[in-house]
Amino acid sequence: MEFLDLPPMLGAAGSVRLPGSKSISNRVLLLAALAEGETDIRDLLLSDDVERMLEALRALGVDWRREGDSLNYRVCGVGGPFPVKTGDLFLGNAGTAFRPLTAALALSGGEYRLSGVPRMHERPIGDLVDALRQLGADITCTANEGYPPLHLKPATIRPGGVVRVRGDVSSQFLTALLMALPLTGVETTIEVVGELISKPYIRITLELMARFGVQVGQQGWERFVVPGGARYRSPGTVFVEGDASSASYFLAAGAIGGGPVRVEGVGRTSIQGDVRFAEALEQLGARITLGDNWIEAAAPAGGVLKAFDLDLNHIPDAAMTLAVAALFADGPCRLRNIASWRVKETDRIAAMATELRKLGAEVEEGADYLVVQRPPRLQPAAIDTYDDHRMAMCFSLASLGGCRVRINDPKCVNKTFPGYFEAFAQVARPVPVLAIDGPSASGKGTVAARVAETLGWHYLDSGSLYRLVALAAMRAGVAFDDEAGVAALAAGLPARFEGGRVLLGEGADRDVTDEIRSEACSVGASKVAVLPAVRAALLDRQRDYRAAPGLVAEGRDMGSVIFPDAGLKVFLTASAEARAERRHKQLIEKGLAANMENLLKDLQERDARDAARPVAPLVKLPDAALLDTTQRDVDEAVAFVLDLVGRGGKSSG
Ligand SMILES: Nc1ncnc2c1ncn2[C@@H]1O[C@H](COP(=O)(O)OP(=O)(O)O)[C@@H](O)[C@H]1O
Ligand SMILES: Nc1ccn([C@H]2C[C@H](O)[C@@H](COP(=O)(O)OP(=O)(O)O)O2)c(=O)n1
Repeated sequence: MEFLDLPPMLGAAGSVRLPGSKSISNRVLLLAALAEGETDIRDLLLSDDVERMLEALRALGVDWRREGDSLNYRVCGVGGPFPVKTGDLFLGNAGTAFRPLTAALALSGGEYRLSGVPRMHERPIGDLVDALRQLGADITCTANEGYPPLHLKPATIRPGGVVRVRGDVSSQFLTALLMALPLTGVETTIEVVGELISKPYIRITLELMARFGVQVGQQGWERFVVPGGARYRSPGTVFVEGDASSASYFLAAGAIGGGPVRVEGVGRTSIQGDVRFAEALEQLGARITLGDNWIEAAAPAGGVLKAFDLDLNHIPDAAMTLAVAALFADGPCRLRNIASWRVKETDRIAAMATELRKLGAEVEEGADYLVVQRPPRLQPAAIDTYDDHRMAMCFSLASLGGCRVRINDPKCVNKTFPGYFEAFAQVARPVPVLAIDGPSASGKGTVAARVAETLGWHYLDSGSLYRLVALAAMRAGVAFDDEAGVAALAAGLPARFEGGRVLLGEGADRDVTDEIRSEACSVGASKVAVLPAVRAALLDRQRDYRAAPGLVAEGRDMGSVIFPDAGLKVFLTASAEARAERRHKQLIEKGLAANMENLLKDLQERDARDAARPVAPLVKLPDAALLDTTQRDVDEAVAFVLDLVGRGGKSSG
């Protein structure tokens, strides 16, 4: 499966231009298609769900075109029911296309088949089908009663009177009826049965219908009257607001990661209910500022979000973001009245609970609620996304908790926000890594340790891990070429770094600080390092060294394999003779036996093995700054690297 690894983040700040709202895009497309006249739609969302709607409209005889590569579309309305009277429409997992098209087609007097991805066939539509049948529509659920796929046949529609529709499973059923009923030309009253959920989405529907010339009468949230003789008329140009649900991830990033983070495209004047996510964040202590067309969020003055207990029925989609924000709150957080999560792209209550637990949270899951209690420290996790765009986007925020997060199947964001991870990278600041790679005795350890101390960053001497594995193998009597045996040792390596000492195991011989520097360990390290299973076993252990405020990591593959996204990379080298001389001096000073001739030979053999091995060979990367220390002393080398850090990784020449 494809995945995306997000590094631990230091914080988030900056600004993001939001893609168009999915809810508005698909509603406006349908209204423009049914209307008289041409509609210019600006800033339409480009995503899978909108593609499904555009394809369906074209198949139904609606002429539309895109202006070049822009986000501007012109739709030629058909001024009534769809002209094409037969069709077989595939609508993916797009609820905002499936439900309204079902209603509009049921009243269009043709024969249509509507289907989607397997998950779409598990999402209920029975309440809408029941309502349309009251009007005389002939609809068959071809697999399971109450679920897609659907087969619609021509039928005598008996409009007028009262149609009853349930409002407590999905508000999209009411939206679909409201948008389709003007096709009948007869005044019809809709009565909502059960407590209407997600009311703000109905407000979007009514607002957009009004822009297209149809004013719906409203008595509370129980009765809606679609007037007789109503016809949709193009308002000319419609601007699609930025997606307020998509805004939630960035606003939460600002609230968790310091901020401020600004989203552009929604604001005070938005018609989308999810802008009220900002109010929810404010209740968590975040500092929110609103403009007409932007919203900004920053962390609470005290830095930490407050625990919450909120009814989130009015913002079901954005509420998912709060479930992940709960990982950053100062106590247990309760999300209430979210039963509709169970019939979305996936069972979002179950999915959220499962994935939050992977990060170490304690989660209580109810029929319509979640309680989330953060762990003392988030633990790195691979997050499954269940083909649900919002799962992927929400969990990117966990990387602000200082731990690595792997997002499986990241492309599921294409449903509503194809550029999500690029936008996230625009505001989230990874914990910086300075990767220093180079051959033996080039000075990596000396330079890296000094630079780390000066910067106050963490330090990873990756070579010592391979040396420890070699020593553990020798002690356990495992041959250096026994890949599985050595890898098993590497996976459970009982090594610790304490107060400048290197410890292996618990025995009397546990202090191995000097022993791992012996030539036997040097040669052994270079031999076990060629084994792919050994390298794989040490991968996560090395990545876990990346922590705020930064990491200096030295070895052979720091820049190429372990931290390929490091913003600072150095290739440190010196002539083989200079390096052999340094190593000789080093060993003698430590009171260890050394022979210059053997050292040079060993070093050249090791250079060759490290550079020629098929996995993670030592190479000078194109984006690494070259530092040859044959003619430079340690101070000069350290100064060179610090200067590079000061320039943000750009070599001066
Ligand atoms: N630029 C340099 N000039 C002279 N000696 C150096 C230089 N860099 C490192 N040394 C010395 O060389 C020896 C090997 O350096 P070390 O940092 O252990 O290399 P590596 O980690 O690349 O194997 C140490 O004794 C160190 O003090
Ligand atoms: N990131 C790394 C670090 C070290 N190794 C291997 C290659 C080296 O021969 C051994 C020992 O590395 P170390 O950096 O301690 O060796 P030197 O001090 O440079 O001689 O481990 C590696 O394959 N990948």
